[in-house]
Amino acid sequence: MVVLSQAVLDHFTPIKTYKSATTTVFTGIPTINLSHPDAGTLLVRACEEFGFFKVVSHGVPLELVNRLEAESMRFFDQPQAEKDRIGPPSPFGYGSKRIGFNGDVGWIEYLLLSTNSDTTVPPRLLSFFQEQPSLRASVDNYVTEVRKLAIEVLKLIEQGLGLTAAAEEGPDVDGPMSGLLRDVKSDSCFRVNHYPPCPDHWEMAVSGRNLVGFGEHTDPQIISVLRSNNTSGLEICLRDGSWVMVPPDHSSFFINVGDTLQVLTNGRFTSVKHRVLPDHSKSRVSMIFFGGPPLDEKIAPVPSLMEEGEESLYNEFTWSQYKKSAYKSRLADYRLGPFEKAPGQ
Ligand SMILES: C=C1C[C@]23C[C@@]1(O)CC[C@H]2[C@@]12CC[C@H](O)[C@@](C)(C(=O)O1)[C@H]2[C@@H]3C(=O)O
Ligand SMILES: O=C(O)CCC(=O)C(=O)O
Ligand SMILES: [Fe+2]
Repeated sequence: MVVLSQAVLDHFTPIKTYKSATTTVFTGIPTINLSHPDAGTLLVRACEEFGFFKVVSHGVPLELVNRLEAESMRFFDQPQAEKDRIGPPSPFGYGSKRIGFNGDVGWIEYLLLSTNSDTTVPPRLLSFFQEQPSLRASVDNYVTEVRKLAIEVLKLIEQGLGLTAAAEEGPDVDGPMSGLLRDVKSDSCFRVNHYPPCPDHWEMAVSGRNLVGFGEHTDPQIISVLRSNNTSGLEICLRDGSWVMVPPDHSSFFINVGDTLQVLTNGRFTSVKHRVLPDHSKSRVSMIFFGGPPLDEKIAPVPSLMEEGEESLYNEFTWSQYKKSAYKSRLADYRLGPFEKAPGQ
C-alpha cells in the first residue's frame, strides 16, 4: 500500500483531475514545411480544420532552443525557496501549481515573462534577471527568433487568405495580422512550463484519478508558438469534440490559433482547445510565445475577409478590454462569449 504524508496530500488536493481514459495518439496533425510553395494555402487549411499545426523548416537555430531548455532546467532544479523569491506571478514571475488568479491549479511550475518593454515588470523579477545574465540572454535570443517565426507564419496565412500578394509576386508588406505582432507595442508574452513527473501510484492513491498539468483552455492571443522537449502530454480537442494526444517533436514548433485570430477571421478559424497531462516518469518542459496585438488595438474581423452582406459575429473591443475580461475568467471558460453579438443584433 502507498502511504502518503499530509504534505503530499495537501499538494494534490486542489489539483483538477480527469477520468483515466486512454487518449489516442493522433498522427494526423498537419505538418507544414514553411518553404513549400503552397505553404500559405496549407496553413489556412490547417487553421480551418484544426486551429493547430506543426511547422518544419522553420529557421530557428536548434542551438538557441537547446540552450534555453538547459538554462530553464537549471532554474527549475533550484531549491523551492530560491524560485519563490520571484513569485507569485502577478502576472509575471515564477508560479507553482496556481495558474491565473481565479482558482485554477495544475501539476506545474512555470516562469511567465513579458516580451514588451512597456509592460510593468515586478522589481524582484528585474533584479533576478540582472543576476542571471545568461538566462536572460537565452530568453531574449529565443524570443527574438520565435517572434520572427510567428510573423512569418501570419504572413503566409495572409497570403493564403488572399489578403496580401505572395513574396515573389509583389512588395513584401505586412498584412493586418502580421502587422499586429511586428508593432513595437505588440502585447506578447512568453512562458516556460515545467511539469515534473507524476508517478501513477501517487495520483491514483490520492484521488483514484489522473491529475491535470494545465487544464483545458484556449489561448486568448493571435497565435501561440509552442516547443517542448520529447515528453508527451499535450492534447488538443478536435472539431468533433474528441481529445487526442499530440506526439512530441522537440525539433519542430506547434502553432495554436488563439481567440483573437478567431475574431480577425470572423470565426473562419476557431481557437483550439488544448490541455496538458503530466507524464508518469519524465519531466516535460515547454516554451510558449503568445503573440498578441497592441493593447489599444481594436479587434474586429478583417473587412476584406468578409463576404458581401456578412456581419461580424462579435461586438468591437480592444485587446486591452479582452485581456482584462480574460484574466477574470477560469481556464476552461469560453472567453469570447461576452463579446459575441446576440442573434439579430
Ligand atoms: C486562468 C487564467 C490563466 C491565464 C489567464 C486566465 O485567467 C485565463 C487565460 C489563461 C492564459 C492561457 C494562455 C497563456 O498561458 C496565458 C499566459 C494567457 O495569456 O492566458 C494564461 C493566463 C495565465 O497563466 O496567467
Ligand atoms: O505546456 C504546454 O505544452 C502547453 C501550455 C499551454 O497551453 C499554455 O501555457 O498556455
Ligand atoms: Fe495554452
